[in-house]
Amino acid sequence: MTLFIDAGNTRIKWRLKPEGRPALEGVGVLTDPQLFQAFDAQSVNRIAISTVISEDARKKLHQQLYRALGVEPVFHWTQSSQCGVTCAYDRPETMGADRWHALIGAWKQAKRALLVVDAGSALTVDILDGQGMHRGGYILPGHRLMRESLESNTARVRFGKALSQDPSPGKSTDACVRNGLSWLLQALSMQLDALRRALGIDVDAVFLTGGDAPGLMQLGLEGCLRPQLVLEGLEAVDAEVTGV
Ligand SMILES: Nc1ncnc2c1ncn2[C@@H]1O[C@H](COP(=O)(O)OP(=O)(O)O)[C@@H](O)[C@H]1O
Ligand SMILES: CC(C)(COP(=O)(O)O)[C@@H](O)C(=O)NCCC(=O)O
Ligand SMILES: [K+]
Repeated sequence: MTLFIDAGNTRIKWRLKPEGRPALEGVGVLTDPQLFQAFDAQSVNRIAISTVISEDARKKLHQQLYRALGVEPVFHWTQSSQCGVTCAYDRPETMGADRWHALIGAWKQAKRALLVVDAGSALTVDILDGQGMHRGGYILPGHRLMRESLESNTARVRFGKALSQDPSPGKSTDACVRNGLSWLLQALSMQLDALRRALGIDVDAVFLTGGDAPGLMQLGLEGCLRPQLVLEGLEAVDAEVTGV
């Protein structure tokens, strides 16, 4: 069976699909030596990967998988056109494979104009029209990166980790930062809603994925939560390539 892997900047998401049995899924970090023990060495005969990690980290992942499972992994990258979706970039190979595979996962299901919001380490938004043409997107720092950049570039801005649901003006450093992020993310939700309406996209065609997606939904972002959207697209791409 095939092992599908989405290796992001923070976490690795994986899915195994045994024939006739429910899929096995998991989330981990690349530095965890236990990670690869979760995969059954006997039965994995193909490994398909979507990744945006550095070239060094990618080579290490390749080695670790080969050692653990004896299978050479196949890496899938952004193409100019694949599975009915056409990339807007002049240089498709420079667009993150996770964004591309998430778009394909969403297109496979919706087959109409849609938005993908991936709230991972970075937060990305991508637009597809009703013909599967990518109309471009946005890349923003994610919630954790915004907090970390404040913390590491200021001396006196110190605050707690918990996500605030309160967008009102703060009256302490902690509240100013935490409520400020909540205010900003609420504004993002409003922008996305305006974009969706302007493009005539209904809520069912807004696909939300990434570790911070549930938090964004609590702040008012509307859409369908699909935690494994990148893996769904990766599976479609791999099936097209192998002809299965
Ligand atoms: N248990 C968790 N471990 C790590 N990050 C988490 C966790 N729960 C939520 N997050 C949030 O999810 C983000 C990572 O989301 P993920 O989709 O896995 O990112 P990536 O694809 O970049 O690896 C983190 O930056 C953090 O804000
Ligand atoms: C924008 C991203 C960092 C998002 O990945 P993530 O943070 O979710 O792991 C990734 O898609 C990436 O490295 N993209 C390359 C640049 C681009 O897409 O144009
Ligand atoms: K991602």
